[in-house]
Amino acid sequence: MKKVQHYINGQFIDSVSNEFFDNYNPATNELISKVALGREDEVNAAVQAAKNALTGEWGQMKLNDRIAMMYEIANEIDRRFDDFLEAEALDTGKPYSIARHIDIPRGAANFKVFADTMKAVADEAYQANTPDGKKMFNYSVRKPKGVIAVISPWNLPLLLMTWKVGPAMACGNSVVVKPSQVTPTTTSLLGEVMSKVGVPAGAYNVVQGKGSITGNLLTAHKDIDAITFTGETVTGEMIMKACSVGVRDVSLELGGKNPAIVFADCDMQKAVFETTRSCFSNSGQVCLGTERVYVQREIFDEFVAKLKESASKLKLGIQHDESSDMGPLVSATHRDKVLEYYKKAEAEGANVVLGGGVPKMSGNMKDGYWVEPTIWTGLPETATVVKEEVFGPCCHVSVFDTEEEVIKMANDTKYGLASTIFTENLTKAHRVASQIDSGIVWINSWFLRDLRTPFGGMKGSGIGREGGHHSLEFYTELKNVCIKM
Ligand SMILES: NC(=O)C1=CN([C@@H]2O[C@H](COP(=O)(O)OP(=O)(O)OC[C@H]3O[C@@H](n4cnc5c(N)ncnc54)[C@H](O)[C@@H]3O)[C@@H](O)[C@H]2O)C=CC1
Ligand SMILES: O=C(O)/C=C/C=C(\O)C(=O)O
Repeated sequence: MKKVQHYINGQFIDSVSNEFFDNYNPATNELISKVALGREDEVNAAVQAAKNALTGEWGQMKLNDRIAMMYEIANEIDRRFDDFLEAEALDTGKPYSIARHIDIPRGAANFKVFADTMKAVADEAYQANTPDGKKMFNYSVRKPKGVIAVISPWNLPLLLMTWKVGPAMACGNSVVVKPSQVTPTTTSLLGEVMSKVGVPAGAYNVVQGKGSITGNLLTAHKDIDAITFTGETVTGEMIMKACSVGVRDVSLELGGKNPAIVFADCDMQKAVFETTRSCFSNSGQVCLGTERVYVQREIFDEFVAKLKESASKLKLGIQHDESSDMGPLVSATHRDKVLEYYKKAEAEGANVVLGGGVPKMSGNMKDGYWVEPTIWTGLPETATVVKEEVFGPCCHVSVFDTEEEVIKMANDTKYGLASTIFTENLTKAHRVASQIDSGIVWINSWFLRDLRTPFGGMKGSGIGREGGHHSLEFYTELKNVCIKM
């Protein structure tokens, strides 16, 4: 049986206790690997290695050499593309067609974009007069923050982990990563990449394990200088508490309950196409995905019928079948959680337009964690699936009449991550975008990403912005030096 190990101080190792846990293929429920379970020994070793790296070869590396190394990491991910593709698809259950276009290319891009950022970033400088008629000169310098703990989720494992590791390392920090226990493999593979391109030992460390054990130990470790996390809001709250000890910085990208607003003057085909993507891509397991769709009354019936038609065409299938559009959910636990929401929607009176249950799968897929793409209508705005993040392939479609009304509905949530607006009237699009409380507003599109832009959520969707030079605010300390001339 394949083993997934820790990567600590440049070495792949098992746990001191020799404990492992099981990792399953979500499409078939077959055991695919045994994963080392990290406890105090491994967390301490990884944090110590990361700390030592800051004063060793990694910490002393010249900026230009570090930037070159970031490109080398990206190039090596590209060279090992097929290994990453296979590992990511097997751990998550997602079709190759998705991982090939989104997860793996972004894994490489996340190193390149922050190498570019570091090349271009300028320091601030100010001259001013002093009260005694002389002059002062101020300049600011950035220093790496230290040892960064990266706690990453399972929905886009390589993409979201490197979105943190890329800028952290480009800024000169060392990292200790704890990937999700259900998607451990690509984080470990990245250790092979680091080794191959000669990243000094201790700069990149991985401790495999569960959130309640390994994650807790890591976030509580006194030598962790800052924590960056993507995942559920409740976990984010726990991590924020852990950060309060020692007053450590935290960056949180959390859940969403993202609205799509479809005006009667939209391009119907575009709106249906993008809403199908935003609701069902990655089986709805994207924090930026749409779960609430608001459609103007004049086109409500037509839109719902077209969305149903489009979603019915999605082909559920095994990872390596190039015609598969949608995979299973990531775990049996998550499948059960989503199916509970499906039941609750019906119990609260939803009209099930499409799906609502478990699809019939054949062959070895019969035991996988499959759920149907699901569309509901007819629920009040207070219904559970309209309020809570389901994180599955589903949406509720509500009707609205006026712009004012839909803005209120869209903002009536504890979250504020992403939203989409469909209208051919750009004045209206800008007007509405300015009133929606979310970190990203897409107009006539979804999941279009320029990695230099600020990325993050409002309200319960997170704290801080990452992306391009915004990431430097989190991954570096800014120091001002003042000289009297
Ligand atoms: N990007 C997002 O918005 C995501 C949302 N979710 C939502 O969260 C729900 C729960 O899924 P989980 O995998 O449990 O998500 P989670 O948010 O708890 O897990 C994300 C990461 O945090 C770690 N973690 C969990 N508890 C921790 C703790 N106390 N201290 C430190 N690290 C900890 C996990 O091991 C994993 O690496 C899902 O059903 C889904 O609704 C899950 C993953 C991503
Ligand atoms: O960085 C991106 O482009 C995507 C981010 C997606 C998430 O944070 C998520 O789904 O959790």
